[in-house]
Amino acid sequence: MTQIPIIDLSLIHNKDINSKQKIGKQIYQACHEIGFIYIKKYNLSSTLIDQVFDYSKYLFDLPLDVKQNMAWSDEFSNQGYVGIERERLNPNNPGDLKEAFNVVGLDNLPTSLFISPAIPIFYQACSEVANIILTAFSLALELPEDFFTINHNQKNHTLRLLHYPALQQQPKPGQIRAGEHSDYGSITLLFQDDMVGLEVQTATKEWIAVPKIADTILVNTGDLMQRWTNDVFRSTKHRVMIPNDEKVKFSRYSIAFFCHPNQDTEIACLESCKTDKHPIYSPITAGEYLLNRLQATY
Ligand SMILES: O=C(O)CCC(=O)C(=O)O
Ligand SMILES: [Fe+2]
Repeated sequence: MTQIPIIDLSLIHNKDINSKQKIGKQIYQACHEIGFIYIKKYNLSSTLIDQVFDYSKYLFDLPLDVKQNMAWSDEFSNQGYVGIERERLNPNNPGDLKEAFNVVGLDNLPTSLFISPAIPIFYQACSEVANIILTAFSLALELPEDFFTINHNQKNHTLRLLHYPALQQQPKPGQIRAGEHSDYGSITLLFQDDMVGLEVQTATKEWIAVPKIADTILVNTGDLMQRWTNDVFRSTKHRVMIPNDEKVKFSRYSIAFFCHPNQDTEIACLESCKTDKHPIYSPITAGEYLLNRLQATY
């Protein structure tokens, strides 16, 4: 597979078993071969998505000292503002030309700042869409339908607003907007604007552009899902390049919703993924795994 497929999520609500099997098969093939899917017909209003993009613009436009007052402090809370060049998604390259704002859970939102009411509503809506996608993942892997949703019911997800500013100066050698990486969690939901730059590495190591497609969201499988499935599902490398045209003069915004299983969920090779080979990875709790990965990137 050299292209990212578009999958109709509404199939899952059909009562007939064939539709359900169809979506399971589509998910399996997409996750096995490319690890990225465009999802259409999900239940999330475009007005709400626009409100979050508007809020994101407001937030990143604030003076730097205001943003720094909400700075990300440690991997245990993983909350707050991450300045330009602070994070290296590819540790071999200079810092990423992006700034980000992390919201983890809904219980401890920063009080120092006006939080748009759209944020908790969007967080909740993304959790619900993620649950439907995770149900389709269960079907794909011949698990009980609620297997993944039960293991995500503590909502340890991270909502991340991202801003890639217009290029101000010549980048350092190897410096891009987001270094090549794979995501850490189970699945990620990604909302892009019209500014290009996102690229995904196919199984044959080719980088392909992943533009926004209207009325779809992009979903990718992360490292924990790869581990859980014994490499049956791929956690695919991706990156955000600096545009080589006029678009470099403009900001790019995106919104990522990183889904994480419950802290104490043990990630051990699933039964249906043991068929071809023995378990590759030793069991680990989702909480411990995430902490290890965050410690390595900051
Ligand atoms: O901004 C994007 O399109 C991708 C961001 C991303 O891959 C990440 O933050 O993990
Ligand atoms: Fe990513």
